[in-house]
Amino acid sequence: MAASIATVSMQRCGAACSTKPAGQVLVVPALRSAAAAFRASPAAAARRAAPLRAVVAQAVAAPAATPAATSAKSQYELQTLTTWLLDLEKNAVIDNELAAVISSIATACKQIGSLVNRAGISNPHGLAGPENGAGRGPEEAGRHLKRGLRKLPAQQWDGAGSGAAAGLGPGVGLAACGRTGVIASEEEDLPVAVEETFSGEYVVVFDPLDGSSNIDAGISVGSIFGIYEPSPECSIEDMDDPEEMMKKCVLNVCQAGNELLCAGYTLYSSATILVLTVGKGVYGFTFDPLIGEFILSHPNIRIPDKGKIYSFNEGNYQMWSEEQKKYIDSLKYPEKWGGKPYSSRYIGSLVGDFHRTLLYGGIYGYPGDAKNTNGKLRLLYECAPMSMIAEQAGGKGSTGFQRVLDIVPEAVHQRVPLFCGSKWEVEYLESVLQGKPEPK
Ligand SMILES: O=C(COP(=O)(O)O)[C@@H](O)[C@H](O)[C@H](O)COP(=O)(O)O
Repeated sequence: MAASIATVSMQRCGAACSTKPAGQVLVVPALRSAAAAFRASPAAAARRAAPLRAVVAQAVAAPAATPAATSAKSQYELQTLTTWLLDLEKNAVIDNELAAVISSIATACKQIGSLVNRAGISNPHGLAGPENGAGRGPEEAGRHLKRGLRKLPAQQWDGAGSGAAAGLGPGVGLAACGRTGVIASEEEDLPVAVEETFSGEYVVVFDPLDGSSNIDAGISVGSIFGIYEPSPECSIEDMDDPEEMMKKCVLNVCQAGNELLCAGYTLYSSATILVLTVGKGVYGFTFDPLIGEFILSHPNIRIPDKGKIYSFNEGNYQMWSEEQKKYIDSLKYPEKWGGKPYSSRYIGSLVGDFHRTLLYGGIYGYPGDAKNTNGKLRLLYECAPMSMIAEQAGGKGSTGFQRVLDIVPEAVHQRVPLFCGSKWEVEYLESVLQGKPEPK
């Protein structure tokens, strides 16, 4: 972390030191042409010089900023993810172990973002892959995340990101935090225990590349993650029996969302945006490729209480329950909503649909239907992290009948219906599904 702060400081100094005082650049050529004009016609030149004198006076009093000077100034006011995490540590909101895990995930997301941005160039078949719909995108993204969370022994290290060149010794990954005990990915059948850790045994769950079927069309995709403390009765240290160890890993992972220490996602879109919560509000950081840092761009995000956008896959309408159909139908009657019905927006990429809902308000939903009674989204990797973020921003995350964060998973890939977004909108949906009066 210290290294990245030093890098930013040097860039700031570089920009500021190479900038000439702006006034000279603007005013000197103008003075020259004024002097030439005075020589040709002193009276007319004096009249024309009046506004010029004002310009000169202004420039001397406060030199106008060149673009370089402006960016040097605004960089001093920026907060990076690194400094934000350091502030949280200083104020005892999180400890440095958790900060290290978050920082490693952020680094992996930078790598995934670059993979997504280059998808059409570096891989002619696209990240969705020629083999199957799921493709190699999620696999590669998952590899970056796992690499960031583990500390692999030298012989297992594949060289990428190795710290050997930086004098840290072989096998020490620059981005590898080594604070993780158990990792569970949406792309893998079972959670895995991490062979070696420096310290800390955090349990990290993630969906490495959600919405990956959209990649080849250049549509937004994202990574979603959650961080838990290990379950107290499930230590996996010094366990020789692999079967027993696997059971303990599963128990460590199957924790209710209300136990999450941190939840977040990274959206890979027109910008790469990391949104996260450690239980004290929701913060968004936009990746600045010029300095390679996530910059705090959305402090303390609050989801509007109401919003006129719904985001559902209405192609499933015929398979929905009567109550679910009634709810969606009700959004389309202009007279019920003051003359204008709700707008429908659906990307089919949870992170993009959720991010829009978080910023603009409204509701995102993936209900159960006749074919998939619990919907399509996974509790651990999608519904719980998104619900924590929604709640921390003042919204809600519900199955329609239950708070998502209260559900203790019974299986690592359990699915639940998800409705999340603005508080009033989720409560209105619950009222229709449960046959109760509308919220106030
Ligand atoms: O699961 C998702 C995408 O799946 P994918 O990674 O593309 O296989 C979510 O991001 C979507 O929001 C949603 O589940 C899409 O489901 P459909 O609308 O395609 O059924």
